[in-house]
Amino acid sequence: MSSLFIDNKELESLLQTLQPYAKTGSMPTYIPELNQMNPDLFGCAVYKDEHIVAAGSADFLFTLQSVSKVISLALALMDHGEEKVFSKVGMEPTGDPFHTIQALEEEKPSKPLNPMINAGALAVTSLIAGNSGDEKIGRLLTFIHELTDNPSISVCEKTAKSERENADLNRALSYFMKSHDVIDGDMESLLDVYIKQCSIQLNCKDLARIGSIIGKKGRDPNSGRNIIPPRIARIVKTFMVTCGMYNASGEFAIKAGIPAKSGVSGALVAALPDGTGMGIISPPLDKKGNSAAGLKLLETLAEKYSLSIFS
Ligand SMILES: NC(=O)CC[C@H](N)C(=O)O
Repeated sequence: MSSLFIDNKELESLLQTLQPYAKTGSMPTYIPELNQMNPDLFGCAVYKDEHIVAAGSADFLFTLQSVSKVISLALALMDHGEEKVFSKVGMEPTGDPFHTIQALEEEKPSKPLNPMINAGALAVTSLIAGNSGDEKIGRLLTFIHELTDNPSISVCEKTAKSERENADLNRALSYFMKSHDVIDGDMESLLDVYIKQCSIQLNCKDLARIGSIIGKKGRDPNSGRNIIPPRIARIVKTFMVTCGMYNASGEFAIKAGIPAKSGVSGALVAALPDGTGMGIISPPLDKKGNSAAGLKLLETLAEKYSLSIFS
C-alpha cells in the first residue's frame, strides 16, 4: 500500500473526468427527500494529519445514511464490548441486498448476519447506551462531534421525517428481531433513533476526518488521544472491507482494496491504515445501492496510487 499524494487541482480534474459515471446510476426513491438531491453533486475530501485536500461539492451537507452504521458499531462496542455486541449480530458478509429480511428467517438462531445490513445496524443501534432515545442519539452526536472536531453537526429533521414516513421495511425487520428475542425494548423508539442516526448531516471534509481516525487505529489527529480503542477501530475497518459495499463488497475489495462504507445518500467514507481518510458524495446509485461515481473515484484513486491494502 502506498500513500495518496494528491493536490486540490488534481482531485478537481479527476472529479470532472469521472462525473459522467454519475449518469450510470439512478436516484433512490424509497426516501423521497433523498430523491430530491441534486444528481450532479460530486465532492471529495482527503484528510491526513490535519491536512485537507478537497474538490467539487466538498462543503455540501448530506446525510450519513448507512455510513452511520460504522459509527454506531464503534460506539456500541465501546459501550458493551465485543461479546455482548456479537451475541446480537454476526460477522459474516451476505450476498443479499442491505434491506433483506430473508436471511433473518433462515439463520438459526435468528441473528442478523452483520452490522452493515439494516437488520444488523438496527440491532447495533438498540445497544447504544442511554436511558431514552434522545440520550442515545445525543451520545452518538457527541461521538461524531469528537470524530469530526465539528460541534455544529446535527440531525436533518426533514430527511428524518421523510424516512419515518417510509420506514415499514425497517419496522418489519425490528419487530421480527424482537419476536425472535434478538433485541428488546420499544421498537418505535429504536426506529426513531436509527432514522435520526441515518439523517445526521455533515460534509465530505467531516467524513474524511472520520475515515482518517478509523483508518489510524482510532487516534485523534490533533491530540493523539484514542477516540476509538485500536481494537475496535480494527473491527470496524474489517467490516468495511468485508461488508461495506453490501453485496458488492467482494468486487470492490478486488478493484479498490480500500476499507470503505457507502450510504443511500450517495455518501462514501474510506479509511486507509496510514490515516488517510476520504469523504465522497455523489447521489446517483448503482444497482447495489452504492454511489456510482463515488465508487469509480475510489477505484481510480486506488489504481493510480496503489492504495489497495492487499498489495
Ligand atoms: N443503504 C442505506 O444507506 C440505508 C439507510 C436507510 N436509512 C435505510 O435504513 O433504509
